[in-house]
Amino acid sequence: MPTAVVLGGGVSGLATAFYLQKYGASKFSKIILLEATDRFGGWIKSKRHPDGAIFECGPRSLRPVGSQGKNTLKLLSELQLEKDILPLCRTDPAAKNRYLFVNKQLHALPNSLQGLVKRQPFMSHAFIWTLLTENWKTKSPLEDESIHSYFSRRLNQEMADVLIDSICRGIYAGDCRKLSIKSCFPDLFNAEKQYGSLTRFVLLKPKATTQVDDALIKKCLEEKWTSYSFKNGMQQLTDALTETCNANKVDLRSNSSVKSITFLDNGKINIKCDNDEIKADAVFSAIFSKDLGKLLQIDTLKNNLNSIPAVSCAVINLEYEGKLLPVEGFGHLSPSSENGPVLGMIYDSCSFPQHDRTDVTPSTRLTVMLGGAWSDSIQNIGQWISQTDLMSMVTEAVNQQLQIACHPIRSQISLLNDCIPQYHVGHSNIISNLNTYISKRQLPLYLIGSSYQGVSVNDCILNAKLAVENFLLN
Ligand SMILES: Cc1cc2nc3c(=O)[nH]c(=O)nc-3n(C[C@H](O)[C@H](O)[C@H](O)COP(=O)(O)OP(=O)(O)OC[C@H]3O[C@@H](n4cnc5c(N)ncnc54)[C@H](O)[C@@H]3O)c2cc1C
Ligand SMILES: C=Cc1c2[nH]c(c1C)Cc1[nH]c(c(CCC(=O)O)c1C)Cc1[nH]c(c(C)c1CCC(=O)O)Cc1[nH]c(c(C)c1C=C)C2
Repeated sequence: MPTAVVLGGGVSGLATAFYLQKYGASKFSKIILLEATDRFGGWIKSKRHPDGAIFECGPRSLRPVGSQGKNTLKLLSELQLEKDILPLCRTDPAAKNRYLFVNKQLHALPNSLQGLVKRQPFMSHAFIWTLLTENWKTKSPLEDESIHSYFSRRLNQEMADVLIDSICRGIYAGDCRKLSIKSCFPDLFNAEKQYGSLTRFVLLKPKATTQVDDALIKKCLEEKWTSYSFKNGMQQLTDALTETCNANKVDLRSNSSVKSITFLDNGKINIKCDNDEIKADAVFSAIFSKDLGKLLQIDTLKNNLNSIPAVSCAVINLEYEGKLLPVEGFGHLSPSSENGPVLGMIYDSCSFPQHDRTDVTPSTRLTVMLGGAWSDSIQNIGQWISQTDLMSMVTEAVNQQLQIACHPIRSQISLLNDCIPQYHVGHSNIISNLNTYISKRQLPLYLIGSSYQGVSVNDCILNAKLAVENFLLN
């Protein structure tokens, strides 16, 4: 009676279970998903208040771009979520406008040719000048380098210090001086290797022919979506996956923390949980790499899994009485040179006003994100700073950065430990060591989740699908 076990009930684990029941049901008589906590969804968590307001504790939007983005749209069609999508289209202010908080001031990032030609007050040259000279920069022979080093070479150090530094904080909550260009932005790394410059890559790369075999992808292209959420927030996606898996007899077990995994000589795998022991034929691990490292006894796997770090963040949702945002846009980021604890702020009410409370006067929802590569552990924040002091620090930052001086009417603090894995320079070697060990010994172990090949929700879903396809091919 072949059994597949999925470790972890975040979006990666749920998507794996979904694809296993969809494509692999004939290979397994049992598909079990083990989740340590009492809920499914992992970092995806949307808190809905009785008055309709939604606070996102983790991710708040998805991008419909690239093969990953298209794959998620297909999944949404399969889950019949089309009608619940809240798209942001190219001309919406929240899609067009992003800001940097630099030198104690908010600055709009250029979003037009005019903006590229005009010199920004926080840069010594207009963006267009840097972009035009990029084509003549020499190509690097390095096998990998930091994102900061790559952009210092290809653009200039100032761009790397301010713009690229901020973007890396807004995706990885990470330090671009440590993050790997090869693993974090593989398309840009390959573009230089293949075309010699980013300019030539943009001008010469063959135009991707999008195969539009899905009505939702067609709609997204026609309406020019740039990102989207759902009527009930991001958790609607993981709730729909959970429901579909339940309806298709996947055995979803919450409060089931896995304690050890042993590969037996007969090809089976012994999985010990709190109060249970399971014999499995294949294991799909969708938990953080270090958490998997703790469960295994094989040193090569343990050492490589343990060498992928992650950073912690504090996410503070705030709601204010009235419409108070001084600008319209997605939000702003601060470069690490600002030296403050704030990574950035998201103007939730501007992106998704549908998530504002509905039954009373207008309000403004904001999210402040803190920590990342600049704090050892957010749990330590809980030790050295009280929640009251943390709130004072955050409301002070909102006052300084957005001139919102009044007190929030509602707030929520989420301390997310080890929530974003960091792909440091050399990450690709770790991945290759893990893959080589697993394939040489033909271990029935599949590594998915945000620790390996992409941290976005789209990456997590596509990697889950590829792992299931890979398993079915063998
Ligand atoms: C603040 C924040 C903002 C983000 N914003 C965006 C965004 O806007 N867009 C975007 O695309 N992405 C965003 N991301 C990234 C994205 O949310 C995550 O990378 C993704 O949700 C990770 O999903 P996962 O299933 O791989 O891991 P997780 O969500 O970490 O799920 C792993 C699960 O495994 C369980 N588990 C752990 N150990 C065990 C064990 N021993 N036994 C059983 N279960 C175990 C955990 O309890 C957890 O539920 C954001 C992330 C954060 C933290
Ligand atoms: C703690 C700070 C974080 C903020 N967002 C994330 C973290 C860790 C995580 C995150 N944000 C995005 C992605 C997905 C990337 C993808 O490939 O789809 C992830 C994992 C989207 C995103 N958000 C911002 C940017 C520049 C991006 C990249 C793609 C895009 O241009 O849409 C901006 C942004 N993120 C944060 C803030 C405060 C912010 C402000 C403008 C927080």
